[in-house]
Amino acid sequence: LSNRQEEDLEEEAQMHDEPERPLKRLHLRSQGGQVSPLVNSSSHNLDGSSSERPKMEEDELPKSHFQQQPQEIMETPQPIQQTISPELNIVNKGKKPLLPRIDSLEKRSMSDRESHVVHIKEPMVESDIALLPKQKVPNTRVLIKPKDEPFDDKFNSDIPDYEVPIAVIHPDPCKVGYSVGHDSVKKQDGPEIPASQCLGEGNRGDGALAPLSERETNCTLATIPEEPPPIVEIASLPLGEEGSIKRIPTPDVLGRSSPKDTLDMEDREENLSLSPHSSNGSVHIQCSPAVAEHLSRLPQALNGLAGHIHASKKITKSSCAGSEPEKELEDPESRNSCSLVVVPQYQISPSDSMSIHDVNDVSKGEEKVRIPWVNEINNERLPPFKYIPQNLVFQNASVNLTLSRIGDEDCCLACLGDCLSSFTPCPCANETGCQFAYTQGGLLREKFLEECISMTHDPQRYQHLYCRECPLERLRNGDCLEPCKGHLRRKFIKECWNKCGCSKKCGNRVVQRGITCKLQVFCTSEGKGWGLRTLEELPKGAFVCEYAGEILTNTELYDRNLEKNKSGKPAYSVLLDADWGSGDLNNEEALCLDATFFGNVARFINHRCLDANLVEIPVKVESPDHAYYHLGFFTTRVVAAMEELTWDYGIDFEDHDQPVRTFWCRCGSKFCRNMKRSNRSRSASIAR
Ligand SMILES: C[S@@+](CC[C@H](N)C(=O)[O-])C[C@H]1O[C@@H](n2cnc3c(N)ncnc32)[C@H](O)[C@@H]1O
Repeated sequence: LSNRQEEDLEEEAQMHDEPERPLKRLHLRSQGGQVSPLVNSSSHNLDGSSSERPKMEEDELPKSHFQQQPQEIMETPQPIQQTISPELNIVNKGKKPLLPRIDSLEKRSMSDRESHVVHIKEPMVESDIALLPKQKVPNTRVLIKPKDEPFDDKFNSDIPDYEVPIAVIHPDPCKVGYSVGHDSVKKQDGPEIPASQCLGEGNRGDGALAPLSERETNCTLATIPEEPPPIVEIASLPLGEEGSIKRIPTPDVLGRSSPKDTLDMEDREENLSLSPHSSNGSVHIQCSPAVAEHLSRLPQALNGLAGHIHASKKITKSSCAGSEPEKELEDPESRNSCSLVVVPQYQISPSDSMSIHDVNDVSKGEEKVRIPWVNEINNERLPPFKYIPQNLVFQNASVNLTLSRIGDEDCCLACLGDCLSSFTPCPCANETGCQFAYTQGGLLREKFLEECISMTHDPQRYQHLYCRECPLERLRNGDCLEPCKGHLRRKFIKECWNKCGCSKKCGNRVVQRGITCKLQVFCTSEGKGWGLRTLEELPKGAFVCEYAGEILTNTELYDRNLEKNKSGKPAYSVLLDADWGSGDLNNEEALCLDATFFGNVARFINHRCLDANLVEIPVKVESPDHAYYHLGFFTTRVVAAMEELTWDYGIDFEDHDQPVRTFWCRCGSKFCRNMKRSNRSRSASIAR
């Protein structure tokens, strides 16, 4: 056996042994035998490692493959070899990127750049009162104006109604490990509803955090709102063991319950509920001592509430029925009564809060449409992260979004109404060859889409840009700077924006309007973890979502990944390197997106080798250059309702020169690049 074969066998064995791990490192496929990065918008890994992309046979090409010769320059320029004195800027600041918090004041000076972007300060682990981005932070601004105007064209105007998702199927409660999130209870005055409604981060029930001052108020007992929602959901409680915690209505609902309902409740051995509404910023937790004890035994990492529950003595049937709740609360220690315990909200750590996801809408109202999540496979719940619909600057990224930077050639001051319907395309179509990227139906123009798909299928055929001093190499190689491996020169979409004269309903504003199709986050059955699927049929060329996350410099991402690699944490990052080779970039200008802590629904899109049904396309919205851009996902073909949405990460499974190991691909594609490795390993074992 060759060394390589042995390596493969070893690796395969290891990967099979390992439990499912989140993305460690997404890699760009190689460009002309060169490197391939992370989930990369064009070509590179942070370590600049490289690999060969599998060549497809012509007759194997997926349907959507662009068969014509691309119009782009096909030559791949030779990297400029030069002696470079490396500018070292690798500073691992000992970050602990677990729980990001916002701190608007401690950001870098804004004097040199005016940015319409919220800045997020370094993640913090220590504080239980770390702030989350929904809080009002002085001097911070949102990147893009809220999408407040509905678009009324044929495709996009289909704003889904806010109904309970049809695909939420609750596992059989009799099965072992039945979780809190899948219970359901009878509403006093309504039909049965899923019990997985969520306790928002704040206790106001509208998803907004209470002001800090409110949250820091000392908790007082017995403040029960008049009309709390009857059912709430508790932070992640992966109760693998005797996990039979079930939820009950909040105390006041119990108070209104019929004796029969009450008895039903009492029949349950262990109950627990949270009341998300209170006037003093507290969370009311009701549980039996057994539950409380069980929770308190769980490690904090598993049980976000363990540290916050204080069980009092015993539950009596009458008090659980809410006969005299106020009286009971006056002195909970002094009687054998229901242990209604009040936990100030500030005692719920940000990680608890980030792990609470509304089963009906993972975006918590941040998107125009609700995005439900469902797990029909096991008891796992969504991992903790904070949903953001648009990118936010983490700290050092230089993102300059001032109006003054947008010249007349980059906007359409003279336009009115819908640019797409004007006879002569306005300057906003210049980026796409004087033809708009979108059709009047709100889809991508076929030819433009096919070119983008072809670029991701066969990047070697397209032009690459080479940095004189590649930001990736600067980080990766320190003193010994290697030549840039090249960055695929991407095709951009340019949308109309604030300086344009057209209407907000202009057809050249698609990505900035956000998600309009019906999506669902679900647990995949193939062992890929969570995934994203569409609940409705999508036409070819439809915009699905953009990849939203924290905008990091690639130095910041590199530092984070060092930490992650040590801790084995997943990485959800993409490089915005579509323009990296066109000039000399300093470290603040080499940007990436990281959706690990703050991200949108795109963080759930799984990888599929080659014939994925989504393609990522760089989109310029508010920035005239290509240094910062959005990454939009569009369908490569018609996608049926309930089909999983996938994207080719550009991972090179052959690349062993990576700081972190990639995952074992279960994409199921006949073009799977990982399968080839697997086949090779099998033949090696036969030879043995
Ligand atoms: C960006 S995340 C996608 C969402 C992820 N499945 C989750 O549960 O959060 C990337 C991670 O998903 C998993 N994944 C994505 N595509 C996969 C595939 N084709 N096969 C196996 N795992 C995959 C890997 O663990 C990868 O690290």
